[in-house]
Amino acid sequence: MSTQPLLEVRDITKRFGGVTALNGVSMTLFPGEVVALAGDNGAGKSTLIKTISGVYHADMGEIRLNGEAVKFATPEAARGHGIETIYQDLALADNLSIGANIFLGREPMRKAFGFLPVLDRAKMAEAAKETMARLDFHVTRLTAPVGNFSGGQRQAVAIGRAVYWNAQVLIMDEPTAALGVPEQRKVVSLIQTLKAQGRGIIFISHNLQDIFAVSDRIVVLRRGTLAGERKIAETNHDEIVKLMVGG
Ligand SMILES: Nc1ncnc2c1ncn2[C@@H]1O[C@H](COP(=O)(O)OP(=O)(O)OP(=O)(O)O)[C@@H](O)[C@H]1O
Repeated sequence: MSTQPLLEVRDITKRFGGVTALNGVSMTLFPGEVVALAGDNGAGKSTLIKTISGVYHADMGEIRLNGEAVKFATPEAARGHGIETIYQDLALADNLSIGANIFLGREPMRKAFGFLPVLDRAKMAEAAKETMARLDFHVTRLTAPVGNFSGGQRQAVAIGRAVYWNAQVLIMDEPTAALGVPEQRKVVSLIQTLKAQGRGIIFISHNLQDIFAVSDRIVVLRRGTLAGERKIAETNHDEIVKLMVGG
């Protein structure tokens, strides 16, 4: 594994009025690494991922990407630097195809009759085919609206969009929640594919089984502070639960 972290979060503090949601939290993420974020409700997991991805701005602390200090004014700025976040709602347009979802808001155009700008549907379809193949994810109906897909397939489309736009850091909020067991396995396998491609993955999960199946490390937050950090190979469920609840 590389010695330079892809992402470094140093001493981040974030307050909302009188509430300190994060208090001096630090973590690192290496290329090809999967780090799980765990913690009870209100521990600060969402605030941390939103601070990394430009939704919130830290009151104190620093974020470094490939060794350089970065400050993202907006989620778009974070995306421009290869940090893509996939929230639980997946932000897909159900009535559109995979290709159209990949390009949502950034549609490719071509000129018909040499001058008339029209949607480049061929490029969108080709991108959909290539991207899903890169994820080793086979969908038979590339042109079907994604609203017809299963939960796991929809998750794959959201991941595909991030991959198409060259995400180096993928942040996923509960990617396996609300999925049946076979679908959870597919998502776990997708995460393994992303890892093998050298991307860094941070994911929030309440499911310790999934965390242990897919992560290299686990970062546990408790009431806005770092309760502990463990390599998955050197810990177990009991220890993680104790870190989560404290005492
Ligand atoms: N926009 C906000 N305004 C005020 N307080 C907030 C805001 N967002 C989060 N908080 C507070 O910050 C703390 C951390 O919340 P956060 O949502 O980050 O926790 P979490 O670990 O993601 O919890 P959950 O598992 O329930 O999603 C909580 O006390 C929460 O009430």
